[in-house]
Amino acid sequence: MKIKQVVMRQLKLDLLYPFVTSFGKQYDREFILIEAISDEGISGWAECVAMVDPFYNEETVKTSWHLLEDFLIPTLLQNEIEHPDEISEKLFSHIRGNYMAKAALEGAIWDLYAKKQKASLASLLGGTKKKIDVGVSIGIKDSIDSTLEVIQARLQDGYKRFKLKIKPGWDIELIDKVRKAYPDIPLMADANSAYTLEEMDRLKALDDYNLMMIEQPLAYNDIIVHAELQPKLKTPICLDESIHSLADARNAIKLGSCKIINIKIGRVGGLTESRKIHDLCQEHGIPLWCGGMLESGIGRAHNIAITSLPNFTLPGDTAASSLYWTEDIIEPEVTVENGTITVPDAPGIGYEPSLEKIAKYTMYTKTYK
Ligand SMILES: O=C(O)CCC(=O)c1ccccc1C(=O)O
Ligand SMILES: [Mg+2]
Repeated sequence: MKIKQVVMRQLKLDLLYPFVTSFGKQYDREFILIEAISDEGISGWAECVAMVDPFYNEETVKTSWHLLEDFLIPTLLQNEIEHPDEISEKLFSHIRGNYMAKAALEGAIWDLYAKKQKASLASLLGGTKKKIDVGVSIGIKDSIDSTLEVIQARLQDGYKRFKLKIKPGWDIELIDKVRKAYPDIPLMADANSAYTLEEMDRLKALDDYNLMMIEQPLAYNDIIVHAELQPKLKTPICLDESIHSLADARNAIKLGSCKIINIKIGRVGGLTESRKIHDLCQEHGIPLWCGGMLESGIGRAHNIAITSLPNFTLPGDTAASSLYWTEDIIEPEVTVENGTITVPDAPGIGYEPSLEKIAKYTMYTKTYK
């Protein structure tokens, strides 16, 4: 497979509602869209999930652009590959870190490869599910009452799992009131590393509410502290920020740092690495779900494809396009019915990027040959 050219576009989409986490408030989503074009003129698409600020992880839109422009795209253009697995295993293996930048280019090649094979991306990755279960991630709100209103609306939409962002002070009372209002809903909390072991009392208090899991309570870069915490809680710990690779997943499982893992394709360097983590977790009885990074439809489509693998047994964060954007940049948009998304079987990502809508939200474009 020979790549003739790569187009990088920087887009900005306004969020319908600001998204607040323990690390900040976000009003819009700036991101890099990658289009890789083969010598026969087929386009593969993916998006880079790095944010403008280095608050979720260390990568940013600008660091990703730099890595893509100066290292990753030139390496890809100079080498011919037979299969997308070679990208992480050979082409990019000498470049450290920068997983979101690597995953973006690899993802575009996976879509292109699948389109060439006239197969869906989901099927080529080993996906078996025709429909995937989805949940929602609910940011920090001004009041508990407004959180309850959002839960009620999403419950009516059919979502299958409710994730609330928490931080010290926006935690025990919130979970208590939500549990009293909804004793049986599948409920979980995501701390985005807002706690330390000093706050054990708060974490212990959350242990009494039958949460499905608590996501990344402690430091983003410390699986040892999570291994200390997990045996002290009944609630399963799910790691997000701490897992960047197959090796990280293996270490976390060995140490007992978590009982569940959230896979984000960008955070682990791509679809090939995601599939390897999937297989390892399946062998060890560690359930998975697919996390979200406020993606446009293109990233959302990649998430749907990986979620079709059998060990993604828990509902993920890939909600409908209409919860994020006034209009999405793919056709059709991602829709949720009875809490499920139907995995498309059209070639590649299975949704058509709308060139017209993409142009409308593009701030900057550059082509590499
Ligand atoms: O709806 C989504 O895309 C997931 C939202 C979400 O929880 C999130 C959004 C941005 C950065 C980190 C996270 C997270 O899962 O920790
Ligand atoms: Mg998270």
